[in-house]
Amino acid sequence: MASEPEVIRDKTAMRRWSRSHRSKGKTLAFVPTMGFLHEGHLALVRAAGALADLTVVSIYVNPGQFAPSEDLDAYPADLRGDLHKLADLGVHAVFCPTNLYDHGEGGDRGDVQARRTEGAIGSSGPPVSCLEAAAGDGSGHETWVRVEKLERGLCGMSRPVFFRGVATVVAKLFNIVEPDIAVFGKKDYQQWRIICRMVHDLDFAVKIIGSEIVRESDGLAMSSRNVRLSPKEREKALSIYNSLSKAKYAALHEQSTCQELKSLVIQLVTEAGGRIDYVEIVEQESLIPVEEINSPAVICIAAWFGAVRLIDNMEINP
Ligand SMILES: Nc1ncnc2c1ncn2[C@@H]1O[C@H](COP(=O)(O)OP(=O)(O)OP(=O)(O)O)[C@@H](O)[C@H]1O
Ligand SMILES: CC(C)(CO)[C@@H](O)C(=O)[O-]
Ligand code: BAL
Repeated sequence: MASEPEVIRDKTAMRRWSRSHRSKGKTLAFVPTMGFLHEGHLALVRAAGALADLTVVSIYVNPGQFAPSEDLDAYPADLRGDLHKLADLGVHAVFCPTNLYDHGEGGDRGDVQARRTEGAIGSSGPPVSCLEAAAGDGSGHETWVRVEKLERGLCGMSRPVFFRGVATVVAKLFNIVEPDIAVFGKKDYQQWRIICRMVHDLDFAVKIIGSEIVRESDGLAMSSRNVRLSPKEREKALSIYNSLSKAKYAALHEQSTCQELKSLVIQLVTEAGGRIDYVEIVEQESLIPVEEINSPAVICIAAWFGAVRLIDNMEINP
C-alpha cells in the first residue's frame, strides 16, 4: 500500500515543499483539479506520475471562475475519498488551499449570502465572479489573467467570467507549486488550449500536457457533475457522445458540411431531451469556427440535462 500524500493547505507551505524537493534535483508534475475525483482525473494523475519524480495534485473549487448564477454551491466534494484514491496512485502532495485569495473572513469559497446579494459590485457593469461578489467591495483580489481571443467563443459565451477565473487561478497555482509539467484533460478542450496559450504568452516554465478524454463504458465523458444527473437524465446525456460519434463519422466518410454536422448533433441531443448551449466546429488550436473540415478540427458541445450543464468534444483529423 502506497504512503499517504502530504496534505498541504497553506500556499507558503506548498511553495516551501516544492522548492525543498526541487533544490534536491527532483522534477515535479502537477494536476490541478476541483476534486470529487473520477477515473478521468486519475488518468491525468497517472500520466503525471510517469513524467516526473514527484506528483502534486491540487483540489480547489475556485470561486473566481463561477458566476453567482452558476453551480458553485452544488459542486460535489469528497475530500476523504479523493485522498484515498490519490494515495493509491502514489501521489506525493495534495494542495487543498484555504488561503489562495486574500479576501477576508469568508474563506476561499466565500460567503454564500454575499454571493447572492443583488447589487454586489458589477451588477450593472461587467459580469463578476463569486470571488468578487463575496468580497462585496471587490477588495482583496484585483489582478486577472485573460487570454483574450481564445476565451471569447464556446464556453466563454455562456460563462463570461469562467476563463478569466481559470487562467488566473492556474497562474497562481503555477506560481505557488512551481511544477515542471502540468497535465490537463482534453474534455475541457478550450480550457486546455487557453492554458497552453497563457503559458506560451507569459513565459511560464511549465510544459503543458493534454490528456485524452476518459469515458464511461457507454461513452459518456466522465465528469464530476455527472453525479448530479438523475438516472433518466444520465440516459439522455448519452446523446452527446452518440451524436458526436455520428457527426465525426459523417465528417470523415460523407463529406458533410459543418452546418450539416452541427444540425445533426443539435437534432439528436434535442430529441433526446437535452437543451443545447452551443455546438461548434472549430480549428483545434485557434478555436476559430470552420465551415469545412479540411484540416484538424474539433466539434465541441455544451448541453443542459435538467440542472446540469455538460461539455464534450471530439477531434476530427481528416
Ligand atoms: N473525462 C475526463 N477525461 C480527461 N480529463 C478529464 C475528464 N474529466 C475531467 N478531466 C480533467 O480533469 C481536470 C480537472 O477537472 P475538474 O476537476 O473540473 O473535473 P470535471 O470532471 O471536469 O468536473 P466538471 O466538468 O464537472 O467541472 C481538468 O483538466 C479536466 O479537463
Ligand atoms: C483547471 C481548474 C482546476 C482551475 O480551477 C478547473 O477549471 C478544472 O478542474 O478544470
Ligand atoms: N472542469 C471545468 C471546471 C468548471 O466547470 O468550473
